[in-house]
Amino acid sequence: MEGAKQEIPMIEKWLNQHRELYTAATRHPFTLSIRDGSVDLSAFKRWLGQDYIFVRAFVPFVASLLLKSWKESDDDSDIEVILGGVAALNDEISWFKREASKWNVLLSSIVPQKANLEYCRFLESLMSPEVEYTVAVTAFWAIEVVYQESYAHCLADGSKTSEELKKTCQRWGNDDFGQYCRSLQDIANRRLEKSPEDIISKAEAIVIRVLEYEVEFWNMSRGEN
Ligand SMILES: Cc1ncc(CN)c(N)n1
Repeated sequence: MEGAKQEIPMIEKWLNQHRELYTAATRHPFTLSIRDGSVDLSAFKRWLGQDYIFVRAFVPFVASLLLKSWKESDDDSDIEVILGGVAALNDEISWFKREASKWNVLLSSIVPQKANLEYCRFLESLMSPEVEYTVAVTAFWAIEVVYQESYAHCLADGSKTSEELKKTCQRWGNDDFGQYCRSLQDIANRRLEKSPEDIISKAEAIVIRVLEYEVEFWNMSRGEN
């Protein structure tokens, strides 16, 4: 339409403003080492065990998001997108158990490391009813997209990912998971567009925190903290 102002969606703006941090989370040396075939398998096993603990804590966060969506969303289809995330998590938990037994990782004896505990504590803070749906769904998008982008890159042109790790990368790097992340991004952008300044600032701060926690999580997997 002539003269109509085309606003850049909020998430795209943030991705430009925080490009360096986003790249640190989605092109981390840990996932880059999977992509170039040099990954240290003890680091991979550490990631596997720690991520299983994280994913278990992620389930109640997503449950709290479903509740917020049901109460606060202006669009019925949001809940279906989030429910798709619950289904993916259900598969993920079974996958972690199978994968752990394949790699001889004893899940029952994993002790959560500091970076993981802090990230799980942060997730718990987002479960509070005081955290608005817009803020929580934006956090959810950020958490999911880091894995999507990181693992899709391990499968993209020029990758030397070993056959035994390709399945792991496909779990988050597949096209359906990519589409699901775009749907979450659309929900977040739609909500942010209608939000007052204070909610927008809160959501931006949470996205930054998520990206920082994700970097710490990959660092921990490499045995760096
Ligand atoms: C730390 C972390 N971040 C994100 C995801 C993707 N659900 C995950 N499994 N673990």
